[in-house]
Amino acid sequence: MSIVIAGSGAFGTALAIALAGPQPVILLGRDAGQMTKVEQTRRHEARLPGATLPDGIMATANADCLADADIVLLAVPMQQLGAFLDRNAASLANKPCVACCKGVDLQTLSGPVDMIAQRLPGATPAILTGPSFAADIAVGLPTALTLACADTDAAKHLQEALNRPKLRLYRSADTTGAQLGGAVKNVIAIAAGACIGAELGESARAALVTRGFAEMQRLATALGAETETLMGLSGLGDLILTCGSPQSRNFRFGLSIGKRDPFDASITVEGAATAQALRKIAVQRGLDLPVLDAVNALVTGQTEIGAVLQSLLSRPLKEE
Ligand SMILES: NC(=O)c1ccc[n+]([C@@H]2O[C@H](COP(=O)([O-])OP(=O)(O)OC[C@H]3O[C@@H](n4cnc5c(N)ncnc54)[C@H](O)[C@@H]3O)[C@@H](O)[C@H]2O)c1
Ligand SMILES: O=P(O)(O)OC[C@H](O)CO
Repeated sequence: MSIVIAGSGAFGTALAIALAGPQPVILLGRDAGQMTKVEQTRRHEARLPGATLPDGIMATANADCLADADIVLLAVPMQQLGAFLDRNAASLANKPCVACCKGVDLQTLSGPVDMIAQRLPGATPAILTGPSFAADIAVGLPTALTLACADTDAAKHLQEALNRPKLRLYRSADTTGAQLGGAVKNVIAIAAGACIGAELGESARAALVTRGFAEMQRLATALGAETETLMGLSGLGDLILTCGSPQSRNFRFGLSIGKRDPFDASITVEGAATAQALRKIAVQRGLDLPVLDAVNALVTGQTEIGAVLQSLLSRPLKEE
């Protein structure tokens, strides 16, 4: 069984560390110099400082390895996924392709599973998602994730092939719910961070996250997701983790907005582009999503934190 993880960022590297052992794992990056260094030093200080790569991982920038893979995990950022799939379509054509990214593509308004299905009609699209910080996985802390795949037999096979003692996988057939939970929670985490950054308090954050969760359910069920999926690891579970921890980059990005501080643009913040994509979907579908809309307005610079707060608090009174 050959597993290739495409995308040698923090998450791809952490997954490689967790999965290597019973069989070798190939970690595929795009920078040949960096991958040679990772292969030789057994460390990836740029993306996952402090972690050591076990012997079972081979790091490479040679995408030829995709052709021989039995399972491909796609850990490139969401806005780069389409280009990666197009570039490697011939190698990926008939394989199980497991998205490990979270978001909605701004160009096509597709989530990662739908994007794999659209661009690789012969592949088996799946997603691995849920509450998981790369740094936790890399040091072997226990983590539970959702493995969603519409094909039941393929889902069982992937669950068995990717489950590990410290990486517990729960199976689901609801790829729509799994991909939307992971996408929306990042946007709500930006709102939660902004709330704390603007010193509005923990009570306000709890209210915002709860109302944001209602929006996640409204949006995702309108697009065909099952409510149970959103109540699970890929929805509520990841929302709790990301909105409550400064380890989250989306939360920290929100903090910087709330404090009116600059933020390092090189840091991956999936919720920023996804907020814009979700706004387009909401307009198309006529959905009322005030928290998600507010984050879109903030990240696109249409408004600032004080005005957002005023607008959220002055909405008409309604039933919960
Ligand atoms: N870091 C985490 O804790 C974590 C946990 C769960 C899920 N994720 C998800 O994993 C995905 C990747 O996040 P990350 O934390 O690894 O990001 P990262 O910023 O650490 O790394 C991103 C990696 O993608 C590579 N990349 C960028 N464009 C590429 C392209 N066109 N082709 C190939 N590679 C490309 C970069 O070189 C980099 O190695 C995101 O969708 C994120 O939401 C991250
Ligand atoms: O650092 P973030 O905000 O990208 O979150 C990482 C993971 O998605 C948490 O499950």
